[in-house]
Amino acid sequence: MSDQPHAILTASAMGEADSFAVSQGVSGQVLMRNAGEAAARTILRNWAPREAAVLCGPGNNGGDGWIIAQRLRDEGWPVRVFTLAQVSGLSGDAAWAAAGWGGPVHPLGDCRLSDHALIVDALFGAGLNRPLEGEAARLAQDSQGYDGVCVAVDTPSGLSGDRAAVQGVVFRTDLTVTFHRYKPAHLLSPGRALCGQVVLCGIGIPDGWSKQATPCATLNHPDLWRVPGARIDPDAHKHSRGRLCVLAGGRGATGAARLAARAGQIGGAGFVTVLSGQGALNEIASSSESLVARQYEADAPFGDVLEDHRASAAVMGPGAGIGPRLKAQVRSACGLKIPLVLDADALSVFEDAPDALFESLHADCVLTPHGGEFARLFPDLTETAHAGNKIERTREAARRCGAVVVFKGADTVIAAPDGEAWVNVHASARLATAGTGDVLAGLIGAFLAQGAPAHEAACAAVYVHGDAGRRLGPGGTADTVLAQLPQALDAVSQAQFRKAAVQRLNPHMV
Ligand SMILES: NC(=O)C1=CN([C@@H]2O[C@H](COP(=O)(O)OP(=O)(O)OC[C@H]3O[C@@H](n4cnc5c(N)ncnc54)[C@H](OP(=O)(O)O)[C@@H]3O)[C@@H](O)[C@H]2O)[C@@H](O)CC1
Ligand SMILES: [K+]
Repeated sequence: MSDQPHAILTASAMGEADSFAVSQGVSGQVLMRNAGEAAARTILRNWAPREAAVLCGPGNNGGDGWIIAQRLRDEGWPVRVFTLAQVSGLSGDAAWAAAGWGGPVHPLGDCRLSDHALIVDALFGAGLNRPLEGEAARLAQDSQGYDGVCVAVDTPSGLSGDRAAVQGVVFRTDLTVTFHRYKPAHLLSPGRALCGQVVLCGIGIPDGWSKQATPCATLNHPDLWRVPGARIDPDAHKHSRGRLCVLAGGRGATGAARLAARAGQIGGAGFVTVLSGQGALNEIASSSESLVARQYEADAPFGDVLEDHRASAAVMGPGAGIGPRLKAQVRSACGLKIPLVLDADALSVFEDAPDALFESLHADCVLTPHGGEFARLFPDLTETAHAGNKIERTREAARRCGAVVVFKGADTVIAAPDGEAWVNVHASARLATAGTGDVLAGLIGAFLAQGAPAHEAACAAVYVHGDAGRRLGPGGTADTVLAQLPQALDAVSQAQFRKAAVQRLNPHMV
Protein backbone atom coordinates (compact mmCIF):
# COMPACT_ATOMS: atom_id res chain seq x y z
CA MET A 1 0.00 0.00 0.00
CA SER A 2 1.50 3.34 -0.98
CA ASP A 3 2.17 5.95 1.65
CA GLN A 4 -0.99 8.00 2.39
CA PRO A 5 -2.48 7.80 -1.12
CA HIS A 6 -5.27 10.25 -0.28
CA ALA A 7 -3.13 12.91 1.41
CA ILE A 8 -3.43 16.55 0.36
CA LEU A 9 -0.18 18.54 0.48
CA THR A 10 0.59 22.23 0.70
CA ALA A 11 3.44 23.61 -1.39
CA SER A 12 5.80 23.48 1.57
CA ALA A 13 4.82 19.90 2.46
CA MET A 14 5.35 18.94 -1.19
CA GLY A 15 8.80 20.52 -0.92
CA GLU A 16 9.45 18.36 2.17
CA ALA A 17 8.39 15.27 0.25
CA ASP A 18 10.78 16.25 -2.56
CA SER A 19 13.59 16.71 -0.01
CA PHE A 20 12.82 13.31 1.45
CA ALA A 21 13.15 11.79 -2.02
CA VAL A 22 16.51 13.49 -2.50
CA SER A 23 17.67 12.21 0.92
CA GLN A 24 16.78 8.71 -0.31
CA GLY A 25 18.94 9.09 -3.41
CA VAL A 26 16.29 10.22 -5.91
CA SER A 27 17.75 13.43 -7.30
CA GLY A 28 15.83 16.62 -8.15
CA GLN A 29 16.71 16.01 -11.82
CA VAL A 30 15.12 12.56 -11.72
CA LEU A 31 11.98 14.02 -10.10
CA MET A 32 11.83 16.75 -12.72
CA ARG A 33 12.32 14.32 -15.57
CA ASN A 34 9.61 12.07 -14.14
CA ALA A 35 7.27 15.04 -13.73
CA GLY A 36 7.85 16.37 -17.24
CA GLU A 37 7.55 12.95 -18.83
CA ALA A 38 4.37 12.18 -16.91
CA ALA A 39 2.84 15.45 -18.12
CA ALA A 40 3.96 14.79 -21.70
CA ARG A 41 2.50 11.26 -21.60
CA THR A 42 -0.81 12.71 -20.43
CA ILE A 43 -0.81 15.12 -23.38
CA LEU A 44 0.12 12.37 -25.84
CA ARG A 45 -2.67 10.17 -24.50
CA ASN A 46 -5.26 12.89 -25.00
CA TRP A 47 -4.32 14.73 -28.18
CA ALA A 48 -2.92 13.95 -31.61
CA PRO A 49 0.15 15.97 -32.73
CA ARG A 50 -0.57 19.67 -33.30
CA GLU A 51 1.21 23.04 -33.17
CA ALA A 52 2.23 23.38 -29.53
CA ALA A 53 3.68 26.22 -27.48
CA VAL A 54 5.40 25.49 -24.17
CA LEU A 55 5.55 28.56 -21.90
CA CYS A 56 8.42 28.16 -19.44
CA GLY A 57 8.74 30.18 -16.23
CA PRO A 58 11.90 31.03 -14.26
CA GLY A 59 11.71 28.20 -11.70
CA ASN A 60 11.22 24.45 -11.56
CA ASN A 61 7.71 24.66 -13.04
CA GLY A 62 9.47 26.00 -16.12
CA GLY A 63 11.96 23.13 -15.74
CA ASP A 64 9.11 20.66 -16.18
CA GLY A 65 8.13 22.62 -19.29
CA TRP A 66 11.53 22.14 -20.95
CA ILE A 67 11.25 18.36 -20.44
CA ILE A 68 7.69 18.34 -21.85
CA ALA A 69 8.86 20.25 -24.92
CA GLN A 70 11.63 17.72 -25.58
CA ARG A 71 9.31 14.77 -25.20
CA LEU A 72 6.61 16.21 -27.50
CA ARG A 73 9.27 17.05 -30.10
CA ASP A 74 10.63 13.48 -29.87
CA GLU A 75 7.11 12.26 -30.68
CA GLY A 76 7.07 14.37 -33.83
CA TRP A 77 5.08 17.35 -32.55
CA PRO A 78 5.84 20.85 -33.91
CA VAL A 79 6.86 22.56 -30.65
CA ARG A 80 7.96 26.12 -29.89
CA VAL A 81 9.35 27.11 -26.49
CA PHE A 82 8.75 30.58 -25.04
CA THR A 83 10.67 31.54 -21.94
CA LEU A 84 10.01 34.25 -19.37
CA ALA A 85 13.59 34.30 -18.11
CA GLN A 86 16.86 34.38 -20.06
CA VAL A 87 18.06 30.79 -20.37
CA SER A 88 21.47 31.93 -19.11
CA GLY A 89 19.73 33.16 -15.93
CA LEU A 90 18.19 29.78 -15.06
CA SER A 91 19.73 27.77 -12.26
CA GLY A 92 19.61 24.33 -10.68
CA ASP A 93 17.41 21.61 -12.14
CA ALA A 94 15.61 24.08 -14.42
CA ALA A 95 18.93 25.03 -16.06
CA TRP A 96 19.73 21.34 -16.51
CA ALA A 97 16.31 20.73 -18.13
CA ALA A 98 16.66 23.76 -20.44
CA ALA A 99 20.10 22.57 -21.54
CA GLY A 100 18.54 19.35 -22.80
CA TRP A 101 16.21 21.19 -25.21
CA GLY A 102 18.79 22.33 -27.74
CA GLY A 103 16.25 23.93 -30.10
CA PRO A 104 15.26 27.54 -30.78
CA VAL A 105 14.02 29.57 -27.81
CA HIS A 106 11.72 32.59 -28.00
CA PRO A 107 11.02 35.31 -25.48
CA LEU A 108 7.59 35.07 -23.87
CA GLY A 109 6.68 38.46 -25.31
CA ASP A 110 6.76 36.93 -28.84
CA CYS A 111 4.08 34.36 -28.04
CA ARG A 112 0.66 34.66 -29.67
CA LEU A 113 -1.64 31.96 -28.36
CA SER A 114 -3.74 31.92 -31.53
CA ASP A 115 -0.72 30.66 -33.55
CA HIS A 116 -0.91 27.37 -31.64
CA ALA A 117 -3.46 24.63 -31.10
CA LEU A 118 -2.14 23.53 -27.70
CA ILE A 119 -0.47 25.57 -24.95
CA VAL A 120 1.51 24.10 -22.08
CA ASP A 121 1.45 26.52 -19.16
CA ALA A 122 4.69 25.83 -17.27
CA LEU A 123 5.13 29.40 -16.03
CA PHE A 124 4.46 29.10 -12.29
CA GLY A 125 3.46 26.28 -9.99
CA ALA A 126 4.14 25.84 -6.29
CA GLY A 127 6.42 28.89 -6.23
CA LEU A 128 3.82 31.50 -7.28
CA ASN A 129 3.90 34.19 -4.59
CA ARG A 130 2.11 37.17 -6.16
CA PRO A 131 -0.33 37.98 -8.97
CA LEU A 132 0.82 37.51 -12.55
CA GLU A 133 2.35 40.55 -14.14
CA GLY A 134 3.77 41.66 -17.49
CA GLU A 135 3.83 39.15 -20.36
CA ALA A 136 2.58 36.30 -18.13
CA ALA A 137 -0.50 38.37 -17.20
CA ARG A 138 -1.07 39.32 -20.85
CA LEU A 139 -1.03 35.68 -21.96
CA ALA A 140 -3.29 34.60 -19.08
CA GLN A 141 -5.71 37.30 -20.18
CA ASP A 142 -5.48 36.17 -23.82
CA SER A 143 -6.14 32.58 -22.73
CA GLN A 144 -9.67 33.54 -21.64
CA GLY A 145 -10.74 33.82 -25.28
CA TYR A 146 -8.35 31.19 -26.65
CA ASP A 147 -10.13 28.27 -28.31
CA GLY A 148 -7.19 25.84 -28.37
CA VAL A 149 -6.23 23.43 -25.60
CA CYS A 150 -4.47 24.70 -22.49
CA VAL A 151 -2.63 22.20 -20.26
CA ALA A 152 -1.30 23.44 -16.91
CA VAL A 153 1.73 21.94 -15.22
CA ASP A 154 1.06 21.44 -11.49
CA THR A 155 -1.35 24.40 -11.19
CA PRO A 156 -2.73 26.94 -13.68
CA SER A 157 -0.46 29.99 -13.45
CA GLY A 158 -2.08 32.71 -11.36
CA LEU A 159 -3.81 30.24 -9.03
CA SER A 160 -2.38 29.83 -5.55
CA GLY A 161 -1.83 26.14 -4.86
CA ASP A 162 -2.36 26.52 -1.12
CA ARG A 163 -5.15 29.07 -0.95
CA ALA A 164 -6.96 27.78 -4.07
CA ALA A 165 -7.68 31.47 -4.62
CA VAL A 166 -7.19 33.83 -7.52
CA GLN A 167 -5.44 37.16 -7.35
CA GLY A 168 -5.56 38.90 -10.69
CA VAL A 169 -5.83 36.65 -13.71
CA VAL A 170 -5.42 32.85 -14.09
CA PHE A 171 -4.77 30.82 -17.25
CA ARG A 172 -7.95 29.27 -18.63
CA THR A 173 -7.14 25.60 -18.34
CA ASP A 174 -8.59 22.41 -19.80
CA LEU A 175 -6.37 19.92 -18.00
CA THR A 176 -3.92 20.16 -15.10
CA VAL A 177 -1.22 17.55 -14.52
CA THR A 178 -0.03 17.52 -10.93
CA PHE A 179 2.46 15.38 -9.13
CA HIS A 180 2.64 12.92 -6.22
CA ARG A 181 -0.44 14.15 -4.27
CA TYR A 182 -3.23 16.72 -4.74
CA LYS A 183 -2.77 20.29 -3.49
CA PRO A 184 -5.63 22.35 -2.02
CA ALA A 185 -6.10 24.26 -5.31
CA HIS A 186 -7.04 21.04 -7.12
CA LEU A 187 -9.92 20.34 -4.75
CA LEU A 188 -11.18 23.55 -3.15
CA SER A 189 -13.31 26.15 -4.93
CA PRO A 190 -12.72 28.18 -6.98
CA GLY A 191 -9.41 26.47 -7.80
CA ARG A 192 -10.97 23.13 -8.65
CA ALA A 193 -13.10 24.55 -11.46
CA LEU A 194 -10.15 26.56 -12.80
CA CYS A 195 -7.92 23.48 -13.09
CA GLY A 196 -10.18 21.71 -15.59
CA GLN A 197 -9.64 17.96 -15.46
CA VAL A 198 -6.93 17.11 -12.92
CA VAL A 199 -4.54 14.20 -13.57
CA LEU A 200 -2.38 13.06 -10.66
CA CYS A 201 0.94 11.40 -11.60
CA GLY A 202 3.56 9.69 -9.46
CA ILE A 203 7.11 11.01 -9.86
CA GLY A 204 9.03 8.40 -7.88
CA ILE A 205 8.96 9.87 -4.37
CA PRO A 206 9.65 6.81 -2.19
CA ASP A 207 7.29 5.63 0.56
CA GLY A 208 8.20 7.09 3.92
CA TRP A 209 7.82 10.69 2.73
CA SER A 210 4.97 11.28 5.17
CA LYS A 211 7.39 11.00 8.10
CA GLN A 212 8.92 14.23 6.84
CA ALA A 213 5.94 16.01 5.23
CA THR A 214 2.67 16.47 7.08
CA PRO A 215 -0.47 16.44 4.90
CA CYS A 216 -2.81 19.39 5.48
CA ALA A 217 -5.90 17.20 4.96
CA THR A 218 -7.08 13.96 3.36
CA LEU A 219 -9.25 13.44 0.29
CA ASN A 220 -12.47 11.80 1.48
CA HIS A 221 -12.47 8.25 0.11
CA PRO A 222 -14.09 4.90 0.96
CA ASP A 223 -10.65 3.52 1.86
CA LEU A 224 -10.88 5.61 5.05
CA TRP A 225 -14.10 4.25 6.60
CA ARG A 226 -16.72 1.51 6.20
CA VAL A 227 -20.35 2.22 5.33
CA PRO A 228 -21.97 1.80 8.78
CA GLY A 229 -24.45 -1.06 8.88
CA ALA A 230 -23.43 -2.43 5.48
CA ARG A 231 -23.13 -5.86 7.07
CA ILE A 232 -26.23 -6.49 9.17
CA ASP A 233 -25.90 -8.83 12.12
CA PRO A 234 -28.10 -11.89 11.38
CA ASP A 235 -29.62 -11.52 14.85
CA ALA A 236 -30.36 -7.81 14.38
CA HIS A 237 -33.76 -6.35 15.23
CA LYS A 238 -35.08 -2.88 14.64
CA HIS A 239 -33.99 -1.52 18.00
CA SER A 240 -30.48 -2.97 17.81
CA ARG A 241 -29.87 -1.16 14.47
CA GLY A 242 -30.07 2.26 16.09
CA ARG A 243 -32.94 4.50 17.15
CA LEU A 244 -32.89 7.86 15.44
CA CYS A 245 -35.10 10.79 16.50
CA VAL A 246 -35.71 13.72 14.16
CA LEU A 247 -37.16 16.98 15.44
CA ALA A 248 -39.87 18.37 13.15
CA GLY A 249 -41.23 21.89 12.75
CA GLY A 250 -44.87 22.87 13.06
CA ARG A 251 -47.76 22.13 10.69
CA GLY A 252 -46.89 22.99 7.11
CA ALA A 253 -43.16 22.96 7.88
CA THR A 254 -42.43 19.26 8.33
CA GLY A 255 -41.06 18.47 4.86
CA ALA A 256 -37.42 19.02 5.78
CA ALA A 257 -37.64 16.77 8.86
CA ARG A 258 -39.42 14.11 6.83
CA LEU A 259 -36.64 14.14 4.25
CA ALA A 260 -34.08 13.72 7.03
CA ALA A 261 -36.11 10.94 8.61
CA ARG A 262 -36.49 9.07 5.29
CA ALA A 263 -32.72 9.34 4.77
CA GLY A 264 -32.29 8.03 8.32
CA GLN A 265 -34.37 4.97 7.45
CA ILE A 266 -32.57 4.32 4.17
CA GLY A 267 -29.22 4.85 5.92
CA GLY A 268 -30.01 1.84 8.08
CA ALA A 269 -31.31 3.20 11.40
CA GLY A 270 -33.69 0.50 12.61
CA PHE A 271 -36.28 2.77 14.19
CA VAL A 272 -36.79 6.38 13.13
CA THR A 273 -39.15 8.62 15.07
CA VAL A 274 -40.21 12.09 13.98
CA LEU A 275 -40.96 14.22 17.02
CA SER A 276 -43.46 17.01 16.56
CA GLY A 277 -45.96 19.23 18.28
CA GLN A 278 -49.57 18.13 18.04
CA GLY A 279 -50.59 20.19 15.03
CA ALA A 280 -48.19 18.37 12.70
CA LEU A 281 -48.71 14.74 13.65
CA ASN A 282 -51.19 13.86 10.90
CA GLU A 283 -49.13 15.63 8.27
CA ILE A 284 -46.12 13.46 9.10
CA ALA A 285 -47.96 10.20 9.68
CA SER A 286 -49.93 10.48 6.43
CA SER A 287 -46.81 11.12 4.35
CA SER A 288 -45.31 7.65 4.81
CA GLU A 289 -46.51 4.34 6.19
CA SER A 290 -43.15 3.55 7.73
CA LEU A 291 -42.43 6.84 9.50
CA VAL A 292 -43.34 6.89 13.18
CA ALA A 293 -44.58 10.31 14.31
CA ARG A 294 -44.80 11.11 18.00
CA GLN A 295 -46.01 14.18 19.76
CA TYR A 296 -43.77 15.60 22.47
CA GLU A 297 -44.60 17.81 25.41
CA ALA A 298 -43.62 21.28 24.24
CA ASP A 299 -42.34 22.45 27.61
CA ALA A 300 -40.47 19.26 28.54
CA PRO A 301 -36.66 19.46 28.44
CA PHE A 302 -35.83 18.05 25.01
CA GLY A 303 -33.05 15.89 26.44
CA ASP A 304 -35.71 14.12 28.51
CA VAL A 305 -37.88 13.68 25.42
CA LEU A 306 -34.98 12.03 23.57
CA GLU A 307 -34.20 9.87 26.59
CA ASP A 308 -37.83 8.74 26.83
CA HIS A 309 -37.58 7.66 23.20
CA ARG A 310 -34.31 5.85 23.95
CA ALA A 311 -32.71 7.76 21.07
CA SER A 312 -29.27 6.50 20.00
CA ALA A 313 -28.86 9.71 17.98
CA ALA A 314 -30.91 12.74 16.94
CA VAL A 315 -31.18 15.19 14.05
CA MET A 316 -32.25 18.71 14.92
CA GLY A 317 -32.70 21.75 12.75
CA PRO A 318 -34.28 20.97 9.35
CA GLY A 319 -37.44 23.07 9.25
CA ALA A 320 -37.39 23.30 13.03
CA GLY A 321 -38.30 27.00 13.14
CA ILE A 322 -36.08 29.69 14.63
CA GLY A 323 -37.04 30.80 18.13
CA PRO A 324 -36.09 30.59 21.80
CA ARG A 325 -37.65 27.15 22.16
CA LEU A 326 -35.31 25.65 19.56
CA LYS A 327 -32.33 27.16 21.32
CA ALA A 328 -33.36 25.55 24.61
CA GLN A 329 -34.09 22.24 22.88
CA VAL A 330 -30.62 22.12 21.30
CA ARG A 331 -28.87 22.89 24.57
CA SER A 332 -30.97 20.36 26.45
CA ALA A 333 -30.29 17.68 23.81
CA CYS A 334 -26.55 18.34 24.05
CA GLY A 335 -26.76 17.67 27.80
CA LEU A 336 -27.90 14.10 27.11
CA LYS A 337 -24.52 13.39 25.44
CA ILE A 338 -25.94 11.24 22.65
CA PRO A 339 -24.63 11.83 19.10
CA LEU A 340 -26.42 14.77 17.48
CA VAL A 341 -26.62 16.29 14.02
CA LEU A 342 -27.29 20.02 14.16
CA ASP A 343 -28.32 21.54 10.85
CA ALA A 344 -30.12 24.57 9.40
CA ASP A 345 -32.28 26.36 12.01
CA ALA A 346 -30.48 24.63 14.90
CA LEU A 347 -27.35 26.51 13.78
CA SER A 348 -28.89 29.80 12.64
CA VAL A 349 -30.80 30.18 15.91
CA PHE A 350 -27.45 30.76 17.66
CA GLU A 351 -26.41 33.59 15.33
CA ASP A 352 -26.62 36.15 18.13
CA ALA A 353 -24.73 33.97 20.64
CA PRO A 354 -22.59 31.25 19.04
CA ASP A 355 -20.71 30.71 22.31
CA ALA A 356 -23.93 29.54 23.96
CA LEU A 357 -23.97 26.75 21.37
CA PHE A 358 -20.25 26.00 21.55
CA GLU A 359 -20.25 25.56 25.34
CA SER A 360 -23.06 22.97 25.05
CA LEU A 361 -21.55 20.88 22.25
CA HIS A 362 -19.53 17.70 22.71
CA ALA A 363 -17.31 15.59 20.47
CA ASP A 364 -20.20 13.38 19.24
CA CYS A 365 -22.00 16.38 17.73
CA VAL A 366 -21.87 17.03 14.00
CA LEU A 367 -22.64 20.52 12.65
CA THR A 368 -23.58 20.72 8.97
CA PRO A 369 -23.52 24.40 7.95
CA HIS A 370 -23.67 25.70 4.41
CA GLY A 371 -21.82 28.95 3.70
CA GLY A 372 -24.50 31.22 5.17
CA GLU A 373 -24.90 29.20 8.36
CA PHE A 374 -21.13 28.94 8.74
CA ALA A 375 -20.86 32.75 8.51
CA ARG A 376 -23.52 33.18 11.20
CA LEU A 377 -21.64 30.98 13.68
CA PHE A 378 -18.08 31.87 12.69
CA PRO A 379 -18.16 35.42 11.27
CA ASP A 380 -14.39 35.80 11.66
CA LEU A 381 -13.74 32.60 9.67
CA THR A 382 -15.44 33.54 6.41
CA GLU A 383 -13.48 33.74 3.18
CA THR A 384 -13.43 37.53 3.33
CA ALA A 385 -12.55 37.79 7.03
CA HIS A 386 -9.83 35.09 7.20
CA ALA A 387 -6.77 34.52 5.05
CA GLY A 388 -6.83 30.73 5.35
CA ASN A 389 -8.31 28.32 2.82
CA LYS A 390 -11.52 26.40 3.50
CA ILE A 391 -9.60 23.53 5.12
CA GLU A 392 -7.92 25.86 7.60
CA ARG A 393 -11.12 27.76 8.33
CA THR A 394 -13.19 24.61 8.89
CA ARG A 395 -10.46 23.13 11.07
CA GLU A 396 -10.44 26.26 13.23
CA ALA A 397 -14.25 26.15 13.48
CA ALA A 398 -14.17 22.51 14.66
CA ARG A 399 -11.46 23.25 17.19
CA ARG A 400 -13.37 26.25 18.51
CA CYS A 401 -16.72 24.52 18.91
CA GLY A 402 -15.39 21.10 19.99
CA ALA A 403 -17.54 19.22 17.46
CA VAL A 404 -17.21 17.80 13.96
CA VAL A 405 -17.96 20.50 11.37
CA VAL A 406 -19.19 19.58 7.88
CA PHE A 407 -18.80 22.80 5.89
CA LYS A 408 -20.93 22.03 2.85
CA GLY A 409 -20.40 23.11 -0.75
CA ALA A 410 -19.03 21.74 -4.01
CA ASP A 411 -15.87 21.25 -1.91
CA THR A 412 -17.33 19.99 1.38
CA VAL A 413 -14.72 20.06 4.14
CA ILE A 414 -15.16 17.88 7.21
CA ALA A 415 -13.04 18.73 10.25
CA ALA A 416 -12.78 17.19 13.70
CA PRO A 417 -11.86 19.05 16.89
CA ASP A 418 -8.45 17.27 17.00
CA GLY A 419 -7.40 18.98 13.73
CA GLU A 420 -8.00 16.13 11.28
CA ALA A 421 -9.67 17.32 8.08
CA TRP A 422 -11.07 15.71 4.96
CA VAL A 423 -12.11 17.23 1.63
CA ASN A 424 -14.96 15.67 -0.35
CA VAL A 425 -15.28 16.24 -4.08
CA HIS A 426 -17.26 13.06 -4.80
CA ALA A 427 -20.47 14.97 -5.47
CA SER A 428 -22.46 16.68 -8.19
CA ALA A 429 -23.63 20.21 -8.89
CA ARG A 430 -27.10 18.65 -9.18
CA LEU A 431 -27.11 18.44 -5.38
CA ALA A 432 -27.44 22.22 -5.29
CA THR A 433 -31.19 22.10 -4.77
CA ALA A 434 -33.51 22.55 -1.78
CA GLY A 435 -33.77 19.67 0.65
CA THR A 436 -30.58 17.79 -0.19
CA GLY A 437 -28.98 19.15 2.98
CA ASP A 438 -31.85 17.65 5.00
CA VAL A 439 -31.16 14.30 3.35
CA LEU A 440 -27.48 14.56 4.29
CA ALA A 441 -28.34 15.43 7.90
CA GLY A 442 -30.59 12.37 8.13
CA LEU A 443 -27.93 10.10 6.62
CA ILE A 444 -25.31 11.27 9.10
CA GLY A 445 -27.88 10.70 11.85
CA ALA A 446 -28.47 7.14 10.60
CA PHE A 447 -24.75 6.35 10.71
CA LEU A 448 -24.37 7.90 14.17
CA ALA A 449 -27.36 5.92 15.44
CA GLN A 450 -25.61 2.74 14.25
CA GLY A 451 -22.57 3.57 16.33
CA ALA A 452 -20.14 5.17 13.86
CA PRO A 453 -17.74 7.71 15.38
CA ALA A 454 -18.80 11.27 14.51
CA HIS A 455 -16.07 12.01 11.94
CA GLU A 456 -16.54 8.65 10.20
CA ALA A 457 -20.32 9.06 10.11
CA ALA A 458 -19.83 12.49 8.56
CA CYS A 459 -17.23 11.39 5.99
CA ALA A 460 -19.18 8.28 4.97
CA ALA A 461 -22.50 10.15 4.70
CA VAL A 462 -21.02 13.02 2.70
CA TYR A 463 -19.46 10.55 0.25
CA VAL A 464 -22.56 8.33 -0.14
CA HIS A 465 -24.80 11.41 -0.47
CA GLY A 466 -22.42 12.72 -3.15
CA ASP A 467 -22.55 9.34 -4.88
CA ALA A 468 -26.35 9.52 -4.94
CA GLY A 469 -26.05 13.03 -6.39
CA ARG A 470 -23.82 11.76 -9.18
CA ARG A 471 -26.59 9.34 -10.16
CA LEU A 472 -29.09 12.16 -10.72
CA GLY A 473 -30.16 13.14 -14.18
CA PRO A 474 -31.59 16.50 -15.17
CA GLY A 475 -34.48 17.58 -12.95
CA GLY A 476 -33.03 15.93 -9.83
CA THR A 477 -34.59 16.96 -6.52
CA ALA A 478 -34.12 15.97 -2.88
CA ASP A 479 -36.73 13.24 -3.48
CA THR A 480 -34.69 11.75 -6.30
CA VAL A 481 -31.55 11.93 -4.13
CA LEU A 482 -33.45 9.83 -1.59
CA ALA A 483 -34.48 7.45 -4.37
CA GLN A 484 -30.83 7.03 -5.40
CA LEU A 485 -29.49 6.49 -1.88
CA PRO A 486 -30.01 2.69 -1.79
CA GLN A 487 -27.99 2.24 -5.01
CA ALA A 488 -25.30 4.59 -3.73
CA LEU A 489 -25.05 2.76 -0.40
CA ASP A 490 -24.89 -0.56 -2.19
CA ALA A 491 -22.28 0.55 -4.74
CA VAL A 492 -19.97 2.09 -2.14
CA SER A 493 -20.19 -0.83 0.27
CA GLN A 494 -19.85 -3.46 -2.48
CA ALA A 495 -16.70 -1.71 -3.72
CA GLN A 496 -15.36 -1.75 -0.16
CA PHE A 497 -16.09 -5.48 0.24
CA ARG A 498 -14.39 -6.25 -3.09
CA LYS A 499 -11.30 -4.23 -2.21
CA ALA A 500 -11.07 -5.83 1.25
CA ALA A 501 -11.33 -9.28 -0.33
CA VAL A 502 -8.55 -8.51 -2.84
CA GLN A 503 -6.34 -7.20 -0.03
CA ARG A 504 -6.94 -10.32 2.03
CA LEU A 505 -5.78 -12.44 -0.91
CA ASN A 506 -2.81 -10.21 -1.70
CA PRO A 507 -1.89 -7.87 1.18
CA HIS A 508 0.71 -6.05 -0.96
CA MET A 509 -1.82 -4.85 -3.53
CA VAL A 510 -3.18 -1.31 -3.15
N1 LIG B 1 12.28 18.86 -6.95
C1 LIG B 1 11.21 19.62 -7.03
O1 LIG B 1 11.04 20.51 -6.21
C2 LIG B 1 10.22 19.40 -8.10
C3 LIG B 1 9.39 20.43 -8.52
N2 LIG B 1 8.62 20.32 -9.59
C4 LIG B 1 8.02 21.48 -10.22
O2 LIG B 1 8.54 22.64 -9.65
C5 LIG B 1 7.52 23.56 -9.33
C6 LIG B 1 7.91 24.42 -8.19
O3 LIG B 1 9.08 25.05 -8.57
P1 LIG B 1 9.60 26.37 -7.87
O4 LIG B 1 9.61 26.17 -6.41
O5 LIG B 1 10.88 26.70 -8.50
O6 LIG B 1 8.48 27.44 -8.18
P2 LIG B 1 7.88 27.99 -9.58
O7 LIG B 1 6.40 27.81 -9.52
O8 LIG B 1 8.57 27.42 -10.72
O9 LIG B 1 8.12 29.58 -9.54
C7 LIG B 1 9.11 30.15 -8.75
C8 LIG B 1 9.74 31.33 -9.47
O10 LIG B 1 8.75 32.22 -9.87
C9 LIG B 1 9.00 33.55 -9.35
N3 LIG B 1 7.69 34.12 -9.13
C10 LIG B 1 6.74 33.73 -8.26
N4 LIG B 1 5.58 34.38 -8.49
C11 LIG B 1 5.80 35.21 -9.54
C12 LIG B 1 4.99 36.14 -10.26
N5 LIG B 1 3.70 36.33 -9.97
N6 LIG B 1 5.55 36.82 -11.29
C13 LIG B 1 6.84 36.64 -11.62
N7 LIG B 1 7.67 35.77 -10.96
C14 LIG B 1 7.15 35.05 -9.95
C15 LIG B 1 9.89 33.31 -8.18
O11 LIG B 1 10.80 34.34 -8.08
P3 LIG B 1 10.83 35.50 -6.97
O12 LIG B 1 10.66 36.72 -7.80
O13 LIG B 1 9.71 35.30 -6.00
O14 LIG B 1 12.16 35.38 -6.37
C16 LIG B 1 10.68 32.07 -8.61
O15 LIG B 1 11.75 32.44 -9.45
C17 LIG B 1 6.33 22.71 -9.06
O16 LIG B 1 5.14 23.43 -9.23
C18 LIG B 1 6.52 21.59 -10.07
O17 LIG B 1 5.99 21.99 -11.31
C19 LIG B 1 8.62 19.07 -10.34
O18 LIG B 1 9.61 19.22 -11.31
C20 LIG B 1 8.92 17.89 -9.48
C21 LIG B 1 10.18 18.06 -8.74
K1 LIG C 1 1.70 26.21 -14.34
